[in-house]
Amino acid sequence: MSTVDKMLIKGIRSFDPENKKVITFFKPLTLIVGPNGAGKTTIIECLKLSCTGELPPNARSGHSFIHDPKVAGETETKGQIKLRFKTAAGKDVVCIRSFQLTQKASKMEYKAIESVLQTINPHTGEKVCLSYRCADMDREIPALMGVSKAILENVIFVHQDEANWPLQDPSTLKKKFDDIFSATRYTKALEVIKKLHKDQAQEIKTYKLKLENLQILKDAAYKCKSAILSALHISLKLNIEFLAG
Ligand SMILES: Nc1ncnc2c1ncn2[C@@H]1O[C@H](COP(=O)(O)OP(=O)(O)OP(=O)(O)O)[C@@H](O)[C@H]1O
Repeated sequence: MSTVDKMLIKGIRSFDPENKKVITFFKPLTLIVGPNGAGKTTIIECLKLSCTGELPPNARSGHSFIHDPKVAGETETKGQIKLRFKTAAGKDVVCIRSFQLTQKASKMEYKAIESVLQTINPHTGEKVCLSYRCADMDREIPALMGVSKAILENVIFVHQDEANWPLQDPSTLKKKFDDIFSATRYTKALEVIKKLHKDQAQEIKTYKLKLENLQILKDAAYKCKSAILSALHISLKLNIEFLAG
């Protein structure tokens, strides 16, 4: 089973960009308690973003997720989340995601600047860093954890603003359930099987028609053969009579 061991946060929401905060997760349970605005939701948001690459629903495309440069009295703030977890296979892996929020002349600019996976080479004990495109990393981490992205997003690290998704409209609900149970793959497989079945039924129909045609030709060939044989028979008989007579 995959477990989350530690998380470092800096420069995210109210977390200071200059002072890193490290949260250690205990087994089998960690309770997060604190007054309103202390950062409990931010911790869950960081866990979800680290594992799936998904920003929180209220993050305005990342702009309000990174510590506000105006609050820090700067023109630019850098945010970083480092998550140390054990993969389903028991390997220690660190996932690092870094971001930047810059105050431009008329607007803020949000950028995801780096995503790195760090593993430890079991033979040499050396750290191995693999730099990833965000999209690849978002696929790689759920695979290492042995949990689908849909379950991480909608069940394990579900955001408090989205916790009522089971009460949403039927089509959204169906899509969520399809994602969670990977039903889309089965639906696609069923579609492929149905198409194969249809194609093969069409092929059988064509072969049946060909068989009927061949049967007609075979009957005609037999008829020709017996006509030729009886003609030969008559001509042989006439020849014998002629020779005898
Ligand atoms: N972009 C930002 N820059 C600086 N601070 C921010 C930013 N976005 C949110 N905050 C602050 O971060 C805090 C958010 O905390 P969070 O929602 O994680 O707290 P919480 O412990 O979950 O609170 P609650 O118990 O009310 O749900 C708030 O104090 C908010 O003002």
